[in-house]
Amino acid sequence: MTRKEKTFPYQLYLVISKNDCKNKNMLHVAEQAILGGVDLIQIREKKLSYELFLEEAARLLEITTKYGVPLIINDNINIAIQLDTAGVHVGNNDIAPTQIRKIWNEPSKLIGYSIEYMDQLKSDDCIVSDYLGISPVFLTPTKKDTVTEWGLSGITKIRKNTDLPLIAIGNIHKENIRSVIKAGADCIAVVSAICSAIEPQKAAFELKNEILK
Ligand SMILES: Cc1ncc(COP(=O)(O)OP(=O)(O)O)c(N)n1
Ligand SMILES: Cc1nc(C(=O)O)sc1CCOP(=O)(O)O
Ligand SMILES: [Mg+2]
Repeated sequence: MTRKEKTFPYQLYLVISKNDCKNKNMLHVAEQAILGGVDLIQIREKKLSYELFLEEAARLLEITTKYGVPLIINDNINIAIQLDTAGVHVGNNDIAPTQIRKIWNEPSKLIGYSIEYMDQLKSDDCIVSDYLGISPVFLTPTKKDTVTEWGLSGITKIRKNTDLPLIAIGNIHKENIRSVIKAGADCIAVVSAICSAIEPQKAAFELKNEILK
């Protein structure tokens, strides 16, 4: 399967971890988010051991499978392979997309790749990826080790230089989501706007409605 044969019909992307859900149950938040309109989920656990990450991802996979929502694993290609998830998301400090294609020989699997520098757009890693994360659109307390705050003008600039689906991430919420879509993003990824919401289902529904306006 070539990238051209793959579609990317996802518009609202939840990136989730136990920690980001604070006192709420992560699996419940994920299920509520799906019911509210999230159509792609990434599990991102930066501090768990392999075994605990695997266990948590397996539980989440049961829920995402029930609803037909693809699950993406952050960083850890071995967990993605072991659980046969829909794909993996990596950045500049992780295993490169070209390497992933060599060890995970399943063309249908989705690879997401974070863009922190314009030069990356010319790389083979982009060629083998299925979507690009605009990393970040706005500075966010959820992830502080970022390089370039792209802003809305950055989205437009990246849009002009690639046909790949663009996922905007970083401090996106109900009030600014429309402007991010207008600037050229295909899909919006959020952590806090859903994980920190009192009612995650309602929050997801409102975000999705803004995207579809
Ligand atoms: C959709 C999406 N975009 C960007 C990122 C960031 O990935 P990365 O740069 O590898 O940073 P960490 O998430 O590993 O801290 C992402 N996870 N998802
Ligand atoms: C997981 C992640 N990656 C980012 C990047 O810039 O690559 S920003 C981020 C966290 C986004 O969280 P929130 O929606 O709470 O701002
Ligand atoms: Mg990473």
